[in-house]
Amino acid sequence: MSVLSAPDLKRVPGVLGRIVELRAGDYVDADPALGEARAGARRFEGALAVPDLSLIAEVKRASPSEGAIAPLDPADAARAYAAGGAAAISVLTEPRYFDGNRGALLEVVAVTDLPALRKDFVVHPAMLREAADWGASAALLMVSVLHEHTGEYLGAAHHLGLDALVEVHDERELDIALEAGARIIGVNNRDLTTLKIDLSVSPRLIRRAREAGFTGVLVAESGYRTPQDIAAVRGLADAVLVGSSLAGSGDLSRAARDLMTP
Ligand SMILES: O=C(O)c1ccccc1NCC(=O)[C@H](O)[C@H](O)COP(=O)(O)O
Repeated sequence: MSVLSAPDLKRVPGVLGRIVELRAGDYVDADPALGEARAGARRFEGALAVPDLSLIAEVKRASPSEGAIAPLDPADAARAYAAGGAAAISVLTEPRYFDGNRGALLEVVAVTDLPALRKDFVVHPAMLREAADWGASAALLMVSVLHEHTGEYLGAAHHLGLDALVEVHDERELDIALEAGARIIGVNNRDLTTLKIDLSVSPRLIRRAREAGFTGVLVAESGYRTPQDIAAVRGLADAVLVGSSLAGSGDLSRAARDLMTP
C-alpha cells in the first residue's frame, strides 16, 4: 500500500481537537509503513452480525466527560464483561484523557477469546500497525478526525487484517462512511466537540443508513445507562457500545447483564 495522507487535524474542533493534536505528537516520528498484508479473520464483525442485539463492553477508566471513572484492572474487567454476556471488548489505549495504554489491550487479549477493539484516536498509520501487533481484532476510525481520508485508513486497517468501526455523528459523516465502503458503522450519541449526549442520534442515523441500502453492521454508541435507553435501538442496531455506566458500576458482570435484559 502507498503511504497514507495525514489528516488535517486543524479542522477538528473542541475537546476532540485537543486530544488528536496531542496524539499526533506522540506519533510524529513513527514509521508509517504498514508492512505485508495480513489475513483478516473478521472476528469483531462476526461477533456483532448475529440476530440478537450485541454488547461491546468498554474498559474505560477515565474520560473527558467524567474524569476518573474507576481504577479498572483490564484483565478482571474483560473477564467480568465476558461473564456478563459481552460479544466484544473495547479497550481505550489513549493515555492522557482516558488512562489507557498498550498494556490494557494486551491484557484483555490475553485473558479472553472475545474480539477486542483498539479504542484510540487514529491519526497515523502506525497506530493501526500497533493494533494488529497487539492482537486487536478491530480499530476505531473516526470520520470527524479523518474526513475524506477515511477510505484510505479503512483500506489500511483491512490490509492489516483488522476490522474497522467507522464512527459518525451526523448525516454528512455517515455519507462519508458509506462512500468509503465501511462494513461496520458506529453512530456516536456523544458530540465529541461539546461532550453533549443525545440518544436520538443513533436511531436517526441508523435508520438513514438502512434506507441508503447499507447491509453491514450498525453500532449505537455512548450514553447508555438503563435497559430503557437500550430499548430505543433494539430492532435497529446490531450492537451497543457501552463504557462509563458499566465501568463505574462496581459489578461489571451484573451491570452488563442487567443493562442488556429487556
Ligand atoms: O467519553 C468521552 O468523554 C469522550 C470524550 C471525547 C472523545 C471521546 C470520548 N469517548 C469515546 C467514546 O466513544 C465512548 O468511550 C464510548 O462510546 C462509550 O461511551 P459511554 O458509554 O458514554 O462511556
